[in-house]
Amino acid sequence: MNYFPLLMNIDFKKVVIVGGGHVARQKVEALLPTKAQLIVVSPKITETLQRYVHEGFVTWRNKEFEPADLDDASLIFAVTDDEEVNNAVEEAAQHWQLLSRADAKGRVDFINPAVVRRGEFVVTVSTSGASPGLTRKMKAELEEQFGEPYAEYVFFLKQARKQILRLFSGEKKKQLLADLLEPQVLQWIEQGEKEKCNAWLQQKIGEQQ
Ligand SMILES: C[C@@]1(CC(=O)O)C2=NC(=C\c3[nH]c(c(CCC(=O)O)c3CC(=O)O)Cc3[nH]c(c(CC(=O)O)c3CCC(=O)O)/C=C3\N/C(=C\2)[C@@H](CCC(=O)O)[C@]3(C)CC(=O)O)/[C@H]1CCC(=O)O
Ligand SMILES: NC(=O)c1ccc[n+]([C@@H]2O[C@H](COP(=O)([O-])OP(=O)(O)OC[C@H]3O[C@@H](n4cnc5c(N)ncnc54)[C@H](O)[C@@H]3O)[C@@H](O)[C@H]2O)c1
Repeated sequence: MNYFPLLMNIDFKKVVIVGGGHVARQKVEALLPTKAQLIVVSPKITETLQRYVHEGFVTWRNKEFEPADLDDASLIFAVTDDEEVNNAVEEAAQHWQLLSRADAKGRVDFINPAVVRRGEFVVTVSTSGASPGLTRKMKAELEEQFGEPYAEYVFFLKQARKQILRLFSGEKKKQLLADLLEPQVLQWIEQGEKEKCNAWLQQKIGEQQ
Protein backbone atom coordinates (compact mmCIF):
# COMPACT_ATOMS: atom_id res chain seq x y z
CA MET A 1 0.00 0.00 0.00
CA ASN A 2 1.35 3.44 -0.91
CA TYR A 3 0.25 5.78 1.89
CA PHE A 4 0.55 9.55 1.48
CA PRO A 5 2.56 11.07 4.36
CA LEU A 6 1.60 14.48 5.73
CA LEU A 7 1.81 16.59 8.92
CA MET A 8 -1.71 17.68 9.89
CA ASN A 9 -2.85 20.66 11.92
CA ILE A 10 -5.53 19.12 14.15
CA ASP A 11 -5.62 21.85 16.83
CA PHE A 12 -9.14 22.22 18.31
CA LYS A 13 -10.51 19.37 16.19
CA LYS A 14 -12.34 16.54 17.90
CA VAL A 15 -10.50 13.21 18.02
CA VAL A 16 -12.34 10.13 19.30
CA ILE A 17 -10.37 7.10 20.49
CA VAL A 18 -12.52 4.00 20.99
CA GLY A 19 -10.75 1.64 23.42
CA GLY A 20 -8.71 2.38 26.53
CA GLY A 21 -5.83 -0.12 26.56
CA HIS A 22 -2.11 -0.05 25.81
CA VAL A 23 -2.68 0.92 22.15
CA ALA A 24 -5.13 3.71 23.07
CA ARG A 25 -2.47 5.08 25.44
CA GLN A 26 0.12 5.03 22.62
CA LYS A 27 -2.23 6.93 20.31
CA VAL A 28 -3.16 9.47 23.03
CA GLU A 29 0.52 10.10 23.77
CA ALA A 30 1.18 10.76 20.10
CA LEU A 31 -1.71 13.26 20.10
CA LEU A 32 -0.86 15.05 23.38
CA PRO A 33 1.61 17.55 21.86
CA THR A 34 -1.23 18.93 19.69
CA LYS A 35 -4.18 21.02 20.91
CA ALA A 36 -6.76 18.56 19.61
CA GLN A 37 -9.79 17.77 21.78
CA LEU A 38 -9.20 14.16 22.88
CA ILE A 39 -12.10 11.89 23.83
CA VAL A 40 -11.61 8.28 24.95
CA VAL A 41 -14.64 5.97 24.85
CA SER A 42 -14.19 2.76 26.85
CA PRO A 43 -15.64 1.04 29.94
CA LYS A 44 -12.04 0.54 31.16
CA ILE A 45 -8.90 2.65 30.75
CA THR A 46 -5.28 2.15 31.81
CA GLU A 47 -3.80 3.95 34.83
CA THR A 48 -1.76 6.25 32.61
CA LEU A 49 -4.89 7.24 30.69
CA GLN A 50 -6.65 7.89 34.02
CA ARG A 51 -3.82 10.28 34.88
CA TYR A 52 -4.29 12.17 31.61
CA VAL A 53 -8.02 12.40 32.39
CA HIS A 54 -7.30 13.83 35.89
CA GLU A 55 -4.81 16.28 34.40
CA GLY A 56 -7.50 17.52 32.00
CA PHE A 57 -5.77 16.44 28.76
CA VAL A 58 -8.39 13.83 27.88
CA THR A 59 -12.17 13.46 28.29
CA TRP A 60 -13.25 9.94 29.27
CA ARG A 61 -16.64 8.53 28.30
CA ASN A 62 -16.86 5.61 30.69
CA LYS A 63 -19.07 3.37 28.54
CA GLU A 64 -19.22 0.99 25.61
CA PHE A 65 -19.04 2.45 22.12
CA GLU A 66 -22.18 3.83 20.43
CA PRO A 67 -22.32 5.43 16.95
CA ALA A 68 -23.24 8.85 18.42
CA ASP A 69 -19.77 8.93 20.07
CA LEU A 70 -18.35 9.80 16.65
CA ASP A 71 -20.44 12.98 16.17
CA ASP A 72 -18.26 15.85 14.88
CA ALA A 73 -15.04 13.82 15.14
CA SER A 74 -12.42 14.65 12.51
CA LEU A 75 -10.17 11.71 13.40
CA ILE A 76 -11.29 8.36 14.77
CA PHE A 77 -9.14 5.61 16.30
CA ALA A 78 -10.73 2.17 16.59
CA VAL A 79 -8.32 0.55 19.04
CA THR A 80 -10.37 -1.98 21.01
CA ASP A 81 -9.34 -5.66 21.28
CA ASP A 82 -12.73 -6.68 19.84
CA GLU A 83 -12.95 -6.89 16.05
CA GLU A 84 -16.76 -6.63 16.19
CA VAL A 85 -16.51 -3.31 18.03
CA ASN A 86 -13.88 -2.03 15.61
CA ASN A 87 -16.22 -3.06 12.76
CA ALA A 88 -19.07 -1.13 14.41
CA VAL A 89 -16.86 1.96 14.65
CA GLU A 90 -15.98 1.60 10.98
CA GLU A 91 -19.63 1.27 10.03
CA ALA A 92 -20.58 4.40 12.02
CA ALA A 93 -17.73 6.53 10.63
CA GLN A 94 -18.88 8.99 7.94
CA HIS A 95 -16.91 9.08 4.69
CA TRP A 96 -15.45 12.49 5.59
CA GLN A 97 -14.13 11.30 8.96
CA LEU A 98 -10.63 9.80 8.89
CA LEU A 99 -10.48 6.36 10.50
CA SER A 100 -7.48 4.45 11.85
CA ARG A 101 -7.94 0.80 12.90
CA ALA A 102 -5.22 -0.60 15.15
CA ASP A 103 -6.05 -4.13 13.94
CA ALA A 104 -5.32 -2.97 10.36
CA LYS A 105 -8.54 -4.64 9.14
CA GLY A 106 -11.25 -3.26 6.83
CA ARG A 107 -11.27 0.46 6.08
CA VAL A 108 -8.08 2.17 7.18
CA ASP A 109 -7.85 5.82 6.09
CA PHE A 110 -4.52 6.38 7.78
CA ILE A 111 -1.89 4.59 9.85
CA ASN A 112 0.39 6.00 12.52
CA PRO A 113 4.12 6.33 12.01
CA ALA A 114 6.53 6.33 14.95
CA VAL A 115 7.44 9.91 15.81
CA VAL A 116 10.62 11.50 17.18
CA ARG A 117 9.92 15.10 18.23
CA ARG A 118 12.57 17.67 19.00
CA GLY A 119 10.60 20.89 19.24
CA GLU A 120 9.60 21.75 15.69
CA PHE A 121 11.95 19.14 14.26
CA VAL A 122 9.92 16.02 13.57
CA VAL A 123 11.14 12.69 12.21
CA THR A 124 8.57 10.06 11.36
CA VAL A 125 9.14 6.49 10.30
CA SER A 126 6.83 3.85 8.88
CA THR A 127 6.93 0.48 7.16
CA SER A 128 3.41 1.11 5.77
CA GLY A 129 2.21 -1.48 8.27
CA ALA A 130 4.65 -4.20 7.13
CA SER A 131 6.59 -4.40 10.40
CA PRO A 132 5.57 -2.20 13.37
CA GLY A 133 8.40 -3.82 15.34
CA LEU A 134 10.98 -2.55 12.83
CA THR A 135 9.33 0.88 12.90
CA ARG A 136 9.81 1.01 16.65
CA LYS A 137 13.43 -0.16 16.38
CA MET A 138 14.19 2.53 13.79
CA LYS A 139 12.60 5.10 16.10
CA ALA A 140 15.08 4.17 18.85
CA GLU A 141 17.97 4.62 16.39
CA LEU A 142 16.63 8.00 15.24
CA GLU A 143 16.27 9.13 18.87
CA GLU A 144 20.01 8.47 19.26
CA GLN A 145 20.92 10.17 15.99
CA PHE A 146 18.82 13.29 16.59
CA GLY A 147 19.30 14.22 20.24
CA GLU A 148 17.58 16.90 22.34
CA PRO A 149 19.81 19.78 21.02
CA TYR A 150 17.99 19.51 17.69
CA ALA A 151 15.06 21.43 19.22
CA GLU A 152 17.27 24.44 19.95
CA TYR A 153 19.18 23.99 16.67
CA VAL A 154 16.03 24.10 14.55
CA PHE A 155 14.70 27.03 16.61
CA PHE A 156 17.94 28.93 15.86
CA LEU A 157 17.65 28.07 12.14
CA LYS A 158 14.06 29.33 12.13
CA GLN A 159 14.92 32.70 13.70
CA ALA A 160 18.02 33.12 11.54
CA ARG A 161 16.07 32.29 8.37
CA LYS A 162 13.39 34.85 9.28
CA GLN A 163 16.06 37.52 9.69
CA ILE A 164 17.72 36.61 6.37
CA LEU A 165 14.38 36.65 4.49
CA ARG A 166 13.64 40.11 5.92
CA LEU A 167 17.00 41.58 4.85
CA PHE A 168 18.01 39.84 1.61
CA SER A 169 16.76 38.52 -1.71
CA GLY A 170 18.20 36.76 -4.76
CA GLU A 171 21.68 35.24 -4.65
CA LYS A 172 22.66 36.76 -1.28
CA LYS A 173 19.61 35.22 0.37
CA LYS A 174 20.31 31.86 -1.26
CA GLN A 175 23.96 31.93 -0.13
CA LEU A 176 23.13 32.86 3.47
CA LEU A 177 20.43 30.19 3.76
CA ALA A 178 22.96 27.62 2.53
CA ASP A 179 25.63 28.91 4.97
CA LEU A 180 23.20 28.42 7.87
CA LEU A 181 23.50 24.65 7.43
CA GLU A 182 27.26 24.59 8.14
CA PRO A 183 27.88 21.74 10.64
CA GLN A 184 29.68 24.13 12.99
CA VAL A 185 26.36 25.73 13.96
CA LEU A 186 24.95 22.44 15.28
CA GLN A 187 28.23 21.73 17.10
CA TRP A 188 28.03 25.06 18.95
CA ILE A 189 24.46 24.31 20.01
CA GLU A 190 25.49 20.83 21.18
CA GLN A 191 28.30 22.39 23.24
CA GLY A 192 25.87 24.92 24.79
CA GLU A 193 27.48 27.86 22.96
CA LYS A 194 24.42 29.47 21.40
CA GLU A 195 25.98 32.95 21.62
CA LYS A 196 28.66 31.83 19.11
CA CYS A 197 25.88 30.99 16.64
CA ASN A 198 24.39 34.46 17.01
CA ALA A 199 27.76 36.19 16.63
CA TRP A 200 28.56 34.04 13.57
CA LEU A 201 25.18 34.89 12.01
CA GLN A 202 25.58 38.65 12.55
CA GLN A 203 29.05 38.48 10.98
CA LYS A 204 27.73 36.59 7.93
CA ILE A 205 24.91 39.11 7.54
CA GLY A 206 27.37 42.01 7.87
CA GLU A 207 29.59 40.56 5.11
CA GLN A 208 26.67 40.52 2.68
CA GLN A 209 25.38 44.03 3.43
C1 LIG B 1 4.61 3.00 15.14
C2 LIG B 1 3.46 2.73 16.08
C3 LIG B 1 2.78 4.06 16.32
C4 LIG B 1 1.52 4.04 17.15
O1 LIG B 1 1.02 2.99 17.56
O2 LIG B 1 1.01 5.13 17.35
C5 LIG B 1 2.62 1.65 15.47
N1 LIG B 1 2.81 0.51 16.09
C6 LIG B 1 3.66 0.64 17.14
C7 LIG B 1 4.19 -0.41 17.89
C8 LIG B 1 3.87 -1.81 17.78
N2 LIG B 1 2.76 -2.31 17.20
C9 LIG B 1 2.79 -3.70 17.31
C10 LIG B 1 3.94 -4.07 18.03
C11 LIG B 1 4.35 -5.51 18.42
C12 LIG B 1 5.38 -6.07 17.45
C13 LIG B 1 4.82 -6.52 16.10
O3 LIG B 1 3.73 -7.06 16.03
O4 LIG B 1 5.55 -6.34 15.11
C14 LIG B 1 4.64 -2.88 18.29
C15 LIG B 1 5.96 -2.70 18.98
C16 LIG B 1 5.79 -2.27 20.40
O5 LIG B 1 4.71 -1.93 20.89
O6 LIG B 1 6.83 -2.33 21.07
C17 LIG B 1 1.77 -4.68 16.86
C18 LIG B 1 0.82 -4.30 15.77
N3 LIG B 1 0.70 -3.09 15.15
C19 LIG B 1 -0.29 -3.17 14.20
C20 LIG B 1 -0.87 -4.47 14.29
C21 LIG B 1 -2.04 -4.94 13.48
C22 LIG B 1 -1.61 -5.69 12.26
O7 LIG B 1 -0.54 -5.40 11.68
O8 LIG B 1 -2.36 -6.59 11.89
C23 LIG B 1 -0.15 -5.19 15.24
C24 LIG B 1 -0.29 -6.63 15.65
C25 LIG B 1 -1.23 -6.76 16.83
C26 LIG B 1 -1.47 -8.21 17.19
O9 LIG B 1 -0.50 -8.92 17.47
O10 LIG B 1 -2.65 -8.59 17.16
C27 LIG B 1 -0.67 -2.15 13.30
C28 LIG B 1 -0.12 -0.87 13.17
N4 LIG B 1 0.81 -0.33 14.03
C29 LIG B 1 1.16 0.89 13.56
C30 LIG B 1 1.88 1.83 14.30
C31 LIG B 1 0.67 1.11 12.19
C32 LIG B 1 1.77 0.81 11.15
C33 LIG B 1 3.18 1.22 11.58
C34 LIG B 1 4.19 1.13 10.48
O11 LIG B 1 4.09 1.94 9.55
O12 LIG B 1 5.10 0.31 10.50
C35 LIG B 1 -0.49 0.10 12.10
C36 LIG B 1 -0.67 -0.56 10.73
C37 LIG B 1 -1.83 0.76 12.38
C38 LIG B 1 -1.81 1.82 13.45
O13 LIG B 1 -1.91 1.47 14.62
O14 LIG B 1 -1.71 2.98 13.05
C39 LIG B 1 3.92 2.06 17.41
C40 LIG B 1 5.32 2.47 17.89
C41 LIG B 1 5.10 3.41 19.06
C42 LIG B 1 6.30 4.12 19.51
O15 LIG B 1 7.23 3.52 20.05
O16 LIG B 1 6.28 5.32 19.34
N1 LIG C 1 -1.41 -0.58 16.24
C1 LIG C 1 -0.66 -1.05 17.17
O1 LIG C 1 0.35 -0.49 17.49
C2 LIG C 1 -1.08 -2.30 17.86
C3 LIG C 1 -0.24 -2.90 18.82
C4 LIG C 1 -0.71 -4.00 19.52
C5 LIG C 1 -1.99 -4.44 19.27
N2 LIG C 1 -2.76 -3.84 18.30
C6 LIG C 1 -4.18 -4.16 18.05
O2 LIG C 1 -4.92 -3.28 18.90
C7 LIG C 1 -5.84 -4.00 19.72
C8 LIG C 1 -5.92 -3.39 21.12
O3 LIG C 1 -4.71 -3.65 21.80
P1 LIG C 1 -4.51 -3.26 23.34
O4 LIG C 1 -3.19 -3.82 23.74
O5 LIG C 1 -4.76 -1.80 23.52
O6 LIG C 1 -5.70 -4.10 24.02
P2 LIG C 1 -6.26 -3.98 25.52
O7 LIG C 1 -6.92 -5.30 25.80
O8 LIG C 1 -5.23 -3.45 26.43
O9 LIG C 1 -7.39 -2.86 25.42
C9 LIG C 1 -8.60 -3.03 24.77
C10 LIG C 1 -9.51 -1.91 25.19
O10 LIG C 1 -10.70 -1.97 24.42
C11 LIG C 1 -11.77 -1.58 25.26
N3 LIG C 1 -13.06 -2.05 24.74
C12 LIG C 1 -13.50 -3.33 24.60
N4 LIG C 1 -14.78 -3.34 24.16
C13 LIG C 1 -15.15 -2.04 24.03
C14 LIG C 1 -16.36 -1.40 23.62
N5 LIG C 1 -17.45 -2.10 23.25
N6 LIG C 1 -16.40 -0.05 23.58
C15 LIG C 1 -15.31 0.68 23.95
N7 LIG C 1 -14.13 0.12 24.35
C16 LIG C 1 -14.06 -1.21 24.40
C17 LIG C 1 -11.43 -2.21 26.59
O11 LIG C 1 -12.13 -1.58 27.66
C18 LIG C 1 -9.93 -1.96 26.66
O12 LIG C 1 -9.68 -0.69 27.24
C19 LIG C 1 -5.31 -5.45 19.68
O13 LIG C 1 -6.36 -6.36 19.81
C20 LIG C 1 -4.63 -5.54 18.33
O14 LIG C 1 -5.61 -5.88 17.33
C21 LIG C 1 -2.31 -2.80 17.61
